[in-house]
Amino acid sequence: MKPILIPLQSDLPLFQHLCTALDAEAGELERRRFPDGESYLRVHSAVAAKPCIVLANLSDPDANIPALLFLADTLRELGATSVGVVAPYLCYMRQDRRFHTGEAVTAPSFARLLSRYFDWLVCVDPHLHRIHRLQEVYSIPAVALSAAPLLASWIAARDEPCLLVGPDAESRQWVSALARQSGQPMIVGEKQRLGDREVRISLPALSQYCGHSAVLVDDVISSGHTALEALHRLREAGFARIDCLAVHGLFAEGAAEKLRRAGVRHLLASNSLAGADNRLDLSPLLAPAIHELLNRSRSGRENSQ
Ligand SMILES: O=P(O)(O)OC[C@H]1O[C@H](OP(=O)(O)OP(=O)(O)O)[C@H](O)[C@@H]1O
Repeated sequence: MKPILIPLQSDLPLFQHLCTALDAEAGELERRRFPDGESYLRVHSAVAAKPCIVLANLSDPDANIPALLFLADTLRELGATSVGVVAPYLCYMRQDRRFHTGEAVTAPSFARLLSRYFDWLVCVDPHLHRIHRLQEVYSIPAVALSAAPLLASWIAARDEPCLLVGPDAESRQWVSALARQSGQPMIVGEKQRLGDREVRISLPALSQYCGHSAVLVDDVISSGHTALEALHRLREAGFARIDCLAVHGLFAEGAAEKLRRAGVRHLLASNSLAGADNRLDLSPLLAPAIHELLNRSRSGRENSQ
């Protein structure tokens, strides 16, 4: 039975690519708001007896999570054999511990919530910092893929020596994967977060990389302040050509424009989210992992019958 791919939003750049890569039926969802703000959802595709995959952009989580959960529930009621979720950008990963008394630790709470509604989850480079593996918080099969091979191909296609720069300690995991795969040198800075929109970054001595271009690498660009700060330090160190590469380009509050105005040469992220700079296609990475999860879920059902 062909799986059916249902987009939570109508503007998902990955949707058609993924339908093709998975040989999946393109599902149709009608989604709007009632005047009081509640979500109206209607599944226009026949899903009974089919494995369903929901493709979701969770970059604006609080506007989308109720609809995501209602959709999962509806697909089950309509007879789907399994319901998985592909959320290339996995939200609610940053508040992974209680920094101040009484704070909600939303990363494990959100994981428990999704685990109740879905059979499996796939995402790309989630913000794993103090949580090291999704399986620590998810009780369903949860796969975190790495976009490093795609980013490395982009770097390999350029014909110049470049220094890969991670802005903070946790970016080491992404930058070192990229350095290994592209054969380019890397450094990692130190970041101090002073607020949602305020960070301080220091970089090690860089004089030995004179003549290189710099490629800033991070998992997420949100407000862009981390990238902007790192860019200022690179400028001060004499770098004239600075590119900026991220797995997920949220580009909140005009971040892409701010980075361009500050002199970024190439700005590029994956197509996990919609946006003019989000051009690296994730479907070749996602499709084999989704196939594997569909197979596991099918054989799990067969074994339990
Ligand atoms: O574009 P921005 O608004 O600056 O956000 C993006 C930055 O935020 C995240 O790290 P964060 O500072 O949350 O790291 P933490 O997990 O150490 O708190 C992420 O890894 C980026 O470095």
